[in-house]
Amino acid sequence: MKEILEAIQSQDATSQDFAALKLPESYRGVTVHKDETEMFAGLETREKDPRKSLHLDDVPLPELGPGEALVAVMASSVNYNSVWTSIFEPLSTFGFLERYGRVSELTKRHDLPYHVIGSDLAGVVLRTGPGVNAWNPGDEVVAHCLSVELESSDGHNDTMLDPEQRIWGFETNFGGLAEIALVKSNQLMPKPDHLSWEEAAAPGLVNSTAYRQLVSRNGAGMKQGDNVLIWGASGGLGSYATQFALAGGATPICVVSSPEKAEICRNMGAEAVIDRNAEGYKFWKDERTQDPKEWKRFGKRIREFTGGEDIDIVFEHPGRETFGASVFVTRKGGTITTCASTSGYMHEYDNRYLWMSLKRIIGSHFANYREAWEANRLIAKGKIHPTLSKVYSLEETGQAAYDVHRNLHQGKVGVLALAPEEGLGVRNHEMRAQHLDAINRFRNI
Ligand SMILES: C/C=C/C(=O)SCCNC(=O)CCNC(=O)[C@H](O)C(C)(C)COP(=O)(O)OP(=O)(O)OC[C@H]1O[C@@H](n2cnc3c(N)ncnc32)[C@H](O)[C@@H]1OP(=O)(O)O
Ligand SMILES: NC(=O)C1=CN([C@@H]2O[C@H](COP(=O)(O)OP(=O)(O)OC[C@H]3O[C@@H](n4cnc5c(N)ncnc54)[C@H](OP(=O)(O)O)[C@@H]3O)[C@@H](O)[C@H]2O)C=CC1
Repeated sequence: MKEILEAIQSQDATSQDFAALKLPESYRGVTVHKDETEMFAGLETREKDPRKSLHLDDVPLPELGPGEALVAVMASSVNYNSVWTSIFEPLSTFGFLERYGRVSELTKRHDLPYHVIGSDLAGVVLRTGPGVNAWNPGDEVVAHCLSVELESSDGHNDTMLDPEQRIWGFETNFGGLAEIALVKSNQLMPKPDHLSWEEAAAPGLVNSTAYRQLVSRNGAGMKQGDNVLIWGASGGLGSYATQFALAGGATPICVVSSPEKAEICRNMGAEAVIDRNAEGYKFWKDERTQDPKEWKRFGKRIREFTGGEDIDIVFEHPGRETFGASVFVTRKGGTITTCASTSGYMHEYDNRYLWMSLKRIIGSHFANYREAWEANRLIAKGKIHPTLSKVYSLEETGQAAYDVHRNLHQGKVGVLALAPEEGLGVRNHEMRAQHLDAINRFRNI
């Protein structure tokens, strides 16, 4: 591993030098263990502690297959899917690995008693498998997390529709929270060269997801002038949705839960910011009963910002807690686009407001190959910026996931893997200087 890191840091090692590097037999990766999936049985979701279930283990290097690449991971980031994995909700991810293991001889490798997790990385290609021509050892890359087989025509127009669609590092093994990761070469994209390793690793999953959900025609197809209601606007997904709204000429109406988070949204350029805590919205009277009066109070508050207009697009992900309000505040013919249900997946809303006002609900999940590429391109061009707030070491990933689980974080939380310190990996200093304030907007808040 030392030689790999030296080659990466030397900056003059050639592709041949990288190809000649001896690969280690094992590497360190953040794992959950199959024999611990019941460790939190009987506990409330909130009480399940990722620090107890996430381990840093030495695991054997997987065999490299056709169309695949082994990547030295310099940095990764924590996503909420890693939180779900660590608390074994809504399902243990070992069921996903077992199912994937049944697909072919090659996929059997993934079905192990441990799961190396993580769905983002920035790093350097070490080896490529047969049939990989576009990428070479030594290439500096990021990886998106869409894993597909594409043997069925169902996914040939939109790769997210492949029946064998999986999220790498969540529904497959050998993820990015590790010193080395195994990916399909189609997941690889050029690392934005004005960013450090940890900055480059931060946007991937959430940026791509927000791009499809909000901008792409497969999602809400946002246009100039749209009023976009963004829940958790300073969080992982929301911090990118806010940037897409602003960059695309729409008006974000940002919802957050503290003055610090409101300030972050204003720093991004948003003018309409609602602190849901300060304004005390209680959409549920009790566990079973919603309060339409509160939906209306929320809608009135939105109208104050918009000069009386209602919402064209709701960027939904909190789920049960907010979905009734989201459907209500959407304008006639508007769209509620949802990719998650953090607060509960059994949603309840008043359907009269949906059908009578011809609203649409769109389900969205990650991004297809092309959308992920386009989202990364916007980062590389400095049109959209990473929202990295805090960086942890691989050993501290449990704490990093705990912070995200408890909503103690801002934007994205990074993790250094092989990178010995923050700030390394920047190749285009001139471009970086142009965007430095925006890149650092979320740091140390
Ligand atoms: C990029 C980052 C993303 C995120 O962070 S997303 C947030 C984290 N992710 C999640 O929380 C999602 C976790 N996943 C799940 O909860 C589950 O993954 C799903 C609920 C999505 C699916 O559950 P499952 O058990 O995998 O699938 P089934 O469809 O419930 O059950 C499969 C069986 O049901 C049969 N079936 C499916 N559709 C139909 C139908 N229309 N009519 C009749 N049967 C159907 C199948 O054939 C199969 O059957 P047979 O078990 O016998 O093989
Ligand atoms: N399907 C897909 O492809 C993807 C799905 N996801 C899912 O989306 C969800 C959010 O992910 P991510 O943005 O990274 O997570 P974060 O925790 O970084 O951000 C979510 C934000 O949502 C807000 N929020 C949380 N709970 C509630 C609630 N009950 N009511 C209102 N607002 C709430 C919080 O902001 P505040 O407190 O400031 O209001 C929080 O910061 C997760 O469930 C994740 O699994 C994520 C990426 C891809």
